[in-house]
Amino acid sequence: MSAAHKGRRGHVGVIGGSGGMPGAAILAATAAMRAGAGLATLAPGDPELRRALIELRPELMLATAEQAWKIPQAQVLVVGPGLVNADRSALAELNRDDARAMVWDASGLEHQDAGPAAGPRVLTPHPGEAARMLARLDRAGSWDSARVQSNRALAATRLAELTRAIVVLKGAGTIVAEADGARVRVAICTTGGPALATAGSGDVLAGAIAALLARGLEPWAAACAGVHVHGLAGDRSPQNGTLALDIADALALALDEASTGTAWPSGWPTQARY
Ligand SMILES: NC(=O)C1=CN([C@@H]2O[C@H](COP(=O)(O)OP(=O)(O)OC[C@H]3O[C@@H](n4cnc5c(N)ncnc54)[C@H](OP(=O)(O)O)[C@@H]3O)[C@@H](O)[C@H]2O)[C@@H](O)CC1
Ligand SMILES: Nc1ncnc2c1ncn2[C@@H]1O[C@H](COP(=O)(O)OP(=O)(O)O)[C@@H](O)[C@H]1O
Repeated sequence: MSAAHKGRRGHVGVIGGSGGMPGAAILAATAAMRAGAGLATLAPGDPELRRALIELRPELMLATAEQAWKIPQAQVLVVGPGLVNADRSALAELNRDDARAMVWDASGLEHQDAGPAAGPRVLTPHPGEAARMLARLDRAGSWDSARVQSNRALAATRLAELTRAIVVLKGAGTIVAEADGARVRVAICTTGGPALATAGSGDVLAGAIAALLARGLEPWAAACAGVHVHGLAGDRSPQNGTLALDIADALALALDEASTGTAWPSGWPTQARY
């Protein structure tokens, strides 16, 4: 009999969901639980929102205002979905000094500098965000989203070199890239399609990758597997009218499907589909 209990399935904290975009953080936290994290904590500042959130998703836990920029009880953080009015120095400190694994997404990416950071980082930019990061960090080239899209593998690898993070460049054929000294790895996702093109779908991906990190996958495997199951969840959903929350809900079965017959997580994911 499995000895799993919620405390052994990992705890994901989500920093974001402020200023009119609470949904982004709720989606990331829900996706983390659907991808198998045992616990998920959010830190919404607004008291009305805290009340509403508990009615909507009683599974989620709430951090106090003092814990908001750190969520110390979590093992892995998602930083950025729906994040506005960020505390810049708190985020810089988090990145520089905190050794926990983290997924940085959306507005959080504006606060990522050239690496290395204190611990494993997975960055999940869409092409617009990747172009903005490259324009800021790459002194050797001028970047815009057309250039990113015209050579996606190069853009992802360059961003990985600059930040020393694993970079997930989203969009059709999502690319995962790592550039660690002389070793460069690039993977291209073969799952996912237009069902994923819906508001908040990227927030769901960030939560899924964080859950796999919290469950003990290495960062590269967590990034590849998270992208794969997120795409699979989209493939198993209606191609029109799917909502981001539907994709989050579909993650649980997608994970079962992707891991069937293997000793998950140690024997999974295979790299066969990348
Ligand atoms: N319910 C909620 O609370 C939700 C909250 N959300 C939160 O909103 C915040 C802002 O995030 P955002 O992505 O909407 O705005 P932004 O970074 O300015 O990007 C737009 C620019 O990028 C480009 N671009 C994008 N995708 C591209 C692609 N595949 N391929 C190519 N280009 C692409 C696009 O270029 P265009 O195609 O228009 O030329 C455009 O210029 C963020 O914190 C997020 O978490 C959302 O998650 C939604 C649900
Ligand atoms: N046509 C498509 N084919 C495959 N994946 C897609 C497609 N359109 C969007 N996606 C995926 O949907 C997600 C959208 O994320 P993002 O652009 O951050 O949106 P949001 O900010 O609304 O969450 C990414 O994982 C992206 O790869």
